[in-house]
Amino acid sequence: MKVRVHATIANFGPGFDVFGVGIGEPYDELSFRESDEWSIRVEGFPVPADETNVAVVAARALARLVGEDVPLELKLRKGIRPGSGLGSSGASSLAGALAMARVLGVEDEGLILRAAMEGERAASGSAHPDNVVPAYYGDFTIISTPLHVDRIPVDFRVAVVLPEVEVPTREARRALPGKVPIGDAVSNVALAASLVKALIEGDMERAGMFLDDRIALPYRLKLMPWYGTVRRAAMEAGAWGFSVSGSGPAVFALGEDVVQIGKAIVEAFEGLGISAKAYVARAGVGVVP
Ligand SMILES: Nc1ncnc2c1ncn2[C@@H]1O[C@H](COP(=O)(O)OP(=O)(O)OP(=O)(O)O)[C@@H](O)[C@H]1O
Ligand SMILES: N[C@@H](CCO)C(=O)O
Repeated sequence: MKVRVHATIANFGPGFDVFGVGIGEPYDELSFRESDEWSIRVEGFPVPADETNVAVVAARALARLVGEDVPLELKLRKGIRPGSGLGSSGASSLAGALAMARVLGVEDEGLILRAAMEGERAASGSAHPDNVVPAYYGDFTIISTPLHVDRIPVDFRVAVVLPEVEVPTREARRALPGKVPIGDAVSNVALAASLVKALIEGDMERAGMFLDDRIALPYRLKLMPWYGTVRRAAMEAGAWGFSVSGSGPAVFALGEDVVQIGKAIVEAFEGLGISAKAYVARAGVGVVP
């Protein structure tokens, strides 16, 4: 048996730890079957092939939540680069939780998502839900605590560019301040509210106007010194809006011609001596059909 879990764009501009959306590529694939003992093999991008792999962590977490202990033999095709900002650890975590759910016949979405978030905690030190939840539903998701999910079905194309540099989520979270100025918090509320309205109306050009963020990104720019140059290139190529995906370094842009915008972003990275790969991804893709 096999599950496929796609990448996600978390934060989506002003929605730090709250907004996210599933995108069609890249993705992880996890093959699984019951066994006498735990094992995992990994192909593709290198991640630990042992019990610290977040797919194993999340699968075990689900078994524990329902009071079972069934070892699995797992094979992970790791298609989402770790440290990418594309929800790499979230995708593997959700895949592990889903594999165990299929084996044990668990259908409770809340339990599956809780187990997947344990994988996120193991990877980044924080059980943030804004990768695993959109990876599951695909939709644009709005998450409040304790876990409550609002979903906006979306279907749009987005330019996603992944540069050959790493920004570990753990480090990007350490860069955040304990408090933010009230004016910045107010700006983010306004941006987030207007973004949600534009998404509900399906007006992506307008959505692009509200992708700024005043509460997380400014503090992380020291980890992404190329940000201004790359953003300028995207906007000059006709982007309606641009931001960092999750904690970076992947970036994304909305626009009419996302192929051209993706090329312009790659060229801007290359101009700085950083190779990069562009994906033209479909937003709105998740595990749930
Ligand atoms: N199956 C796995 N997939 C990805 N990372 C894993 C996996 N198993 C363990 N890890 C570890 O988790 C860390 C990757 O976590 P990190 O949160 O930085 O990456 P990420 O998930 O790509 O980031 P983001 O959530 O911003 O997309 C690495 O140390 C990696 O070795
Ligand atoms: N919301 C998380 C996403 C990590 O991919 C963060 O920005 O740290």
